[in-house]
Amino acid sequence: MVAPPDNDVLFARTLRHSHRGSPALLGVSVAVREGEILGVVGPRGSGKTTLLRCLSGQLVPDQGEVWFNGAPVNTLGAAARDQLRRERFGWVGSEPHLLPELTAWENAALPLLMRGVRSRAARAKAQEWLERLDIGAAARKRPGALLQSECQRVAVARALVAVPAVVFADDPAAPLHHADRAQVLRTLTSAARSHGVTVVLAGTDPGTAAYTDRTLTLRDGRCDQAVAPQDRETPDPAPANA
Ligand SMILES: Nc1ncnc2c1ncn2[C@@H]1O[C@H](COP(=O)(O)OP(=O)(O)OP(=O)(O)O)[C@@H](O)[C@H]1O
Repeated sequence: MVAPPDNDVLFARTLRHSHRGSPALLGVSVAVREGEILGVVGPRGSGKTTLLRCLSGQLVPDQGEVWFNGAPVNTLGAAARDQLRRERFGWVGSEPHLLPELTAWENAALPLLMRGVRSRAARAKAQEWLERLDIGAAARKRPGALLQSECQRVAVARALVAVPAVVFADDPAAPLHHADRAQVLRTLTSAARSHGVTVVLAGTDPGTAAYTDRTLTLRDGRCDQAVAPQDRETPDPAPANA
């Protein structure tokens, strides 16, 4: 394995993956710089979720390499990948997956509580993030008493509360109305920018590109790039807003 360039926080080389024989990624390469917001856009079924799951260590690709901060991820065992995800990555998907018995602040504070941060400090941090995302007033409500867009913002707060190195956002605005969608994407990306958090933001809506620095377009498990990534030793970063 050849190590990636030093200035890439995430780097993947010729990823291939099939789900029970059904191909999802067919040789995707990508480089993400520190603090960058990279969009991954493409139609449904184009492989966006599979790519984010491979990059975040949730899934080991059938072939190819994933590197984080110059260290290989795909060769780590399951426990080390879990630890990496817990300690360095945040995740927000199209469903908020909040715990119904916990309040908004407790849900948002979970990554800190799981790291052993004391409740009072974790609560203060969670409250800060909920306010930044304009839902500070809902901190003591349970998910059942919140609107869908509010739940999604709690999930965004949970992804950012520990200021991870990278947030993977898998179509986080998908179930929302247009106005709520814009607000969730805007608050996620501006909060990440102000804290230097790298974001990989997947979306079916081409409008996703408006919130990102660059966009990688996937189609049927391949990058829409002039040169097939599998032909490159070291891939160029994805073209800007391709
Ligand atoms: N767990 C799975 N089992 C079987 N096939 C799967 C599984 N996950 C994904 N696939 C298939 O792999 C391909 C890529 O799916 P993936 O979810 O990565 O695409 P996507 O671009 O994120 O789609 P969407 O926008 O609908 O979430 C699709 O053909 C999908 O049906």
